[in-house]
Amino acid sequence: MQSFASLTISDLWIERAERDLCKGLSFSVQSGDVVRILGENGAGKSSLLKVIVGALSPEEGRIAYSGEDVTLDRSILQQDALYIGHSVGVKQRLSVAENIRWYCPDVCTNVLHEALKSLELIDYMDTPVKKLSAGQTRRVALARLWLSQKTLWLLDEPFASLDVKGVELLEERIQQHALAGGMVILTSHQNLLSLASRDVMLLP
Ligand SMILES: Nc1ncnc2c1ncn2[C@@H]1O[C@H](COP(=O)(O)OP(=O)(O)OP(=O)(O)O)[C@@H](O)[C@H]1O
Repeated sequence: MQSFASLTISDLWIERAERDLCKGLSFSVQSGDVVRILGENGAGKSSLLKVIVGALSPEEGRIAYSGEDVTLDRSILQQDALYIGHSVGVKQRLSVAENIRWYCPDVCTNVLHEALKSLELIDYMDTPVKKLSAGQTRRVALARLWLSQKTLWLLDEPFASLDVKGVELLEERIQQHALAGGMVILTSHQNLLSLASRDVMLLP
């Protein structure tokens, strides 16, 4: 993880399905920040995260990562970013442990076990994901956050389907990451007063 990093979004316009989203959005994030993207359904929160990670291109605007302009080539940012999308993106036929190894092939067994214990998934490590509940499946997708060394986390509705304990665990992990110098941008319809250091509102 970088000791200090920043992300600067300047005058960003996104067009999707012939709708203008974001409309000149500017904000910046730096090490230690947890920023929540707010907005109504369809406002463009998921699209914004996809633009930041480089899965979509903006119509206009600039994106800079730690001072480097990455608008046309997001590779520097991608090397240092972990994006977890709205859909959980886990492989249903693989077991919990196999799913985690799919994304983190170099993880050592002790570290994997510690992450699974933290997420209360240790008893399910050999269970195929298709036999888990929605909340447990979300925990499998989020396990990468316990293993990642990436600085910038882009999390689309990470609290969806989690129970109270799951929300607490994830909030703690996000706080630890920010305290260690990480940056987190997340979308959530939940009230996260104690977690987010700042909100960015997308207007219709
Ligand atoms: N795969 C897609 N192809 C084309 N247009 C899309 C696609 N996904 C979303 N859109 C359009 O982009 C706009 C913004 O969608 P987006 O998913 O970014 O909103 P959101 O704020 O994340 O919504 P929600 O709170 O419902 O998750 C919507 O008008 C939607 O119709």
